[in-house]
This record gives sequence, C-alpha cells and structure tokens, in this order.
Amino acid sequence: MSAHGTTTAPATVTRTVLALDALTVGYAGAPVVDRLTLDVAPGDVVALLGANGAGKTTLLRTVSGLLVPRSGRVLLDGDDLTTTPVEERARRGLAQVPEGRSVVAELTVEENLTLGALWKVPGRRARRAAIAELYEQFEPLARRRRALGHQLSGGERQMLALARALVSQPRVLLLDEPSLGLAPRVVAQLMGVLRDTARRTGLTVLLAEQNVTSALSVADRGVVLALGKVVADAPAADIAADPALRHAYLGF
Ligand SMILES: Nc1ncnc2c1ncn2[C@@H]1O[C@H](COP(=O)(O)OP(=O)(O)OP(=O)(O)O)[C@@H](O)[C@H]1O
Repeated sequence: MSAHGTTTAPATVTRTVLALDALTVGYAGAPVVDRLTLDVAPGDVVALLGANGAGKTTLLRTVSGLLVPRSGRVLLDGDDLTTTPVEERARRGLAQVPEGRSVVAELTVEENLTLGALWKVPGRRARRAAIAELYEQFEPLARRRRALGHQLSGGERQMLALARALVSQPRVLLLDEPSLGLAPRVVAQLMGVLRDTARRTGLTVLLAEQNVTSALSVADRGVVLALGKVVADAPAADIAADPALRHAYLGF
C-alpha cells in the first residue's frame, strides 16, 4: 500500500528490443509464417529451430525487410518498421547475415570489412579502429586479411560474413544457417566467437539453425517453429533436455 492507500504495481519492466506481432507471411498459397508473435529482450541470443521448410528463413527475411508480411507488425524499440525499407532498418541497427556467406569474392578480407563499415562507421580512422578490434576476436581473419574472398575456405567466408555484419555495430543480428556445410570443428569455432561477442557487447541475436545442438549451445532461449507457428519457446537448456520435443520437431 502506498501512503495514499492505493496499491502500486511492482516495478518490474520487461524490456523488448524486437517484437514480432501476429506476423503472417507467405508466397503463393497458404501462409508460411502464421500469426507468429515473439518478443525478444535486449542481449538475448534466440535459436530459431525447426525442420526444413518450417519458416525460419522467411521469418528472418521479414524482420530484415526483404519480405513484406501479409499482416502483423515488426517493431524495433517499439517503432513499427513493418513497411520500412531494408536500408533504413539496417541504419536503425538490424543486420542480417543471409544463408550462403555473401562476401565479395574479388575483394580482400580487409576490403570486405571496410565495405561493411563504410556507411555505418564514419571516418577512416574510426573504421580502421573498428576493424582492428574485430581482428582481435576473429583471429583467423586477421591472418587472412590480404586474401581475396574467393580464396577463403567455407569457414573463413562465414566468419567474414559475420564479422562484416558486426563491424557496423548492429543492435540486432539476424543469422541464417551459419553452420551450413561447415566441418564440426569450424562450426564450434564460429559459435564460440558468436557467444563471446554477444556476451561482451550485449548484442541481440536471432539465429536460425538446422544444427540444433550447436545453436542451443550458444543460445539463451530456443524457439521451435513448425508450419510457421511457435510450438515451443523455452530456455535453451530446457529444449536441449526435452527428448519428446526434439523427437517431434527437431528430428533427433
Ligand atoms: N521464394 C519462395 N517462393 C515460394 N515458396 C517459398 C519461397 N521460399 C520459401 N518458400 C517455401 O516456404 C516454406 C518455408 O521455407 P523457409 O525457407 O522459410 O523455411 P526454413 O525453415 O528456413 O527451411 P530451410 O532450413 O530449409 O531454409 C517452404 O515450404 C518453402 O518451400
């Protein structure tokens, strides 16, 4: 009771950086993402899991602005970005690393990183400092800074794609299948860098992965999709420890 005799609400504030509100997205025919609602807290690493075709890529592309939903909203810090162009979303701190390690094959590692920093980090000196800082985390890239994109291994390319997204210091990182086609040792290295970065910087991550074990090893929270709907949303450790859930939706 307060001094005036009224009951005051407890001072708990749930902060949300990214909110997906009843999103429905599709191509031709039935929706692929179906009235999906998800709130992501700042600094959360969320693994988006689900079988082939569950709607993970479609959801990430809707958040980054590559796809426009049929209905529902995408909110960043409470601002409705549902119809905001991709570039403006990027300027506001949303960065996507698409499936397939998009790096520029004809440019060196360092040039690719400079390109990533170009419009987000003003001034050559600041860009050089941002890249130097990244090299400290992405040690294999530092060693290959003069190598061209096409000379890199799959793991190095994926690492470069991740580093290039991080150089713009995004607030929310959208990662689509970073482990695809990589050897387990390389996947472990990549996930380790992602986990360290998220812990150090408070970055919020939405990580779509078929590699459930790897994704849950870095995530705080797991969200399982099936037919475009959320069928489970729980701490990553609980999902990893739930054999019935794994068997029903994750194939192991
Ligand atoms: N460009 C497109 N045009 C038409 N249908 C599409 C398109 N892209 C995806 N789909 C369909 O939408 C559904 C969901 O695909 P999506 O790629 O979002 O799933 P996913 O969970 O990311 O699966 P994967 O891990 O295989 O990428 C699938 O049935 C897929 O065939």
